Amino acid sequence: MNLASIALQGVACTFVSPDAPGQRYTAVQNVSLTVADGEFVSVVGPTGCGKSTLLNMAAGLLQPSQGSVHIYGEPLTGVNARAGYMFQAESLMPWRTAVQNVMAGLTFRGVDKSTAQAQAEDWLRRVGLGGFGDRYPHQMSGGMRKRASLAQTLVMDPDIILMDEPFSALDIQTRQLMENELLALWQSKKKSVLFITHDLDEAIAMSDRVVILSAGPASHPIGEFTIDLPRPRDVAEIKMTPRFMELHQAIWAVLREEVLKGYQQQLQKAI
Ligand SMILES: Nc1ncnc2c1ncn2[C@@H]1O[C@H](COP(=O)(O)OP(=O)(O)OP(=O)(O)O)[C@@H](O)[C@H]1O
Repeated sequence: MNLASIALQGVACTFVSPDAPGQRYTAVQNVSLTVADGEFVSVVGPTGCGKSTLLNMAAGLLQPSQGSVHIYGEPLTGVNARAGYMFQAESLMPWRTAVQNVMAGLTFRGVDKSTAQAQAEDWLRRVGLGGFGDRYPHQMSGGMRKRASLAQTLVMDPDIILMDEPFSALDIQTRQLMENELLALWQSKKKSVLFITHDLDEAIAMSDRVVILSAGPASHPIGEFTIDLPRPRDVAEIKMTPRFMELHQAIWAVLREEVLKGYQQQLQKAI
């Protein structure tokens, strides 16, 4: 049997309420979500519904208050060592060059310096930064820094990649280039990807499956769509196809109401 790389079963996560200390806020409840080995799954949902909370549970950074998390069939205890992460925020250390940043995780793992450096240089080449290994983060553009972060994640050869809006800070052209590069790397290596995004177009263009979360509190999946668009995909071109538009319409019909609810909740909090 092919074990799921990530299996969240009936998970809930409750926090101390930031608005009313002493009260508890259930961000997600009764969420079951699996990612098959080699599958690319996106989670979309209204702002604040609990997407990052789910990702953090899969990363082992947050313990579910109910339910279980299994990674390749094993209960997850502590940090998920089979996963690499890429978040919206910058992950490069400003005092290290690109190559020093990319090799840091390997040396931390005990790989000797010259092997780590060779692997880091190889990954920088693969993400299109071959000649830029000696640049510091402040000497690189936002897109180059994202490429270096991608190399930093992939050099560790994780089985699972957890991504929380990794490209949202980029301009649209750089973003599309990065999305295509990620897809090409993913197709050659067939990692499992759990991808969080606000952007429904991005979710459909990239994924094998899109899961929709309801507005919080107690957010949970309310829809799941298999994305049967052909691969390899060019994220800009695929958005022009009739099937993409059909899928977009079907998913938006489910998501729209939740987005409006999420927006209303934010407005009420702001008053
Ligand atoms: N450590 C925490 N303590 C208290 N509440 C928290 C904590 N982390 C998250 N929350 C709350 O849980 C809910 C879900 O947060 P989460 O960041 O998972 O949502 P999200 O869908 O990723 O949001 P966004 O789309 O805005 O990035 C929010 O209401 C948030 O305020």
